[in-house]
Amino acid sequence: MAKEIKVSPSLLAADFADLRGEMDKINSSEADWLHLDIMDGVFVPNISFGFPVLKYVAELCKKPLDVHLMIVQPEKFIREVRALNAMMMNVHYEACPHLHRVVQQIKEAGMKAGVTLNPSTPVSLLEDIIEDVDMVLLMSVNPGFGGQKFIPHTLQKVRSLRELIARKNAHALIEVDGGVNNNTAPELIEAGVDVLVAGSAVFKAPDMKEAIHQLKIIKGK
Ligand SMILES: O=C(CO)[C@H](O)[C@H](O)COP(=O)(O)O
Ligand SMILES: [Fe+2]
Repeated sequence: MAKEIKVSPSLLAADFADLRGEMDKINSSEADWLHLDIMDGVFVPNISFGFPVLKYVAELCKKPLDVHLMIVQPEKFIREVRALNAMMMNVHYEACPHLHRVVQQIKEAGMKAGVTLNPSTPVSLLEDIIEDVDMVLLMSVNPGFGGQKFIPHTLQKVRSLRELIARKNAHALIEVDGGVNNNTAPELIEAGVDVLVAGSAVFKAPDMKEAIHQLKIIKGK
């Protein structure tokens, strides 16, 4: 039997004037998680939303929260992310010189720990941390903005990561974020992805619940 692919819609593409309506749709959809992009204007050239907004989202959303921090020194905000009752906290490899310590701190706080790689950061750099992490988030666009074009080299990175996880007998999930839609998902699934993040393809679709359903039933190419 084909493995079940998880779908984590990215709030970045939502209608912020109607967050309650958007969350109602997410709650009654087949979405597995909700992906929250936090940006600081330093690590990435954009600012998204902060904790007061996320507190409201967390109250409305019934799905597990998959938080993606595109900020410098993400370890400073472990407590705030935990207060959202987040399931997963993803920090960027490029933002954490003491990554092992940050991963342990996230787990000690009671969350799953994810490590995110920018498109130009090689998977091989995870050799000595892969056994400690619950998920690797591969960016398939340069982080900072929704609605960008998928970078095809990501497929090779998914395959390399799948090999690394198998060789180390590790348990990490593979998540891909950026430009994911019905066209790019089949090859990602074939390459070995576990979780698809989709912003525009879900929130800008005429029927959000149907768009999520279509991503859930896509098979590998
Ligand atoms: O982390 C992100 C951007 O930095 C977003 O999660 C991502 O861009 C999703 O948007 P889309 O599916 O529209 O590409
Ligand atoms: Fe993201």
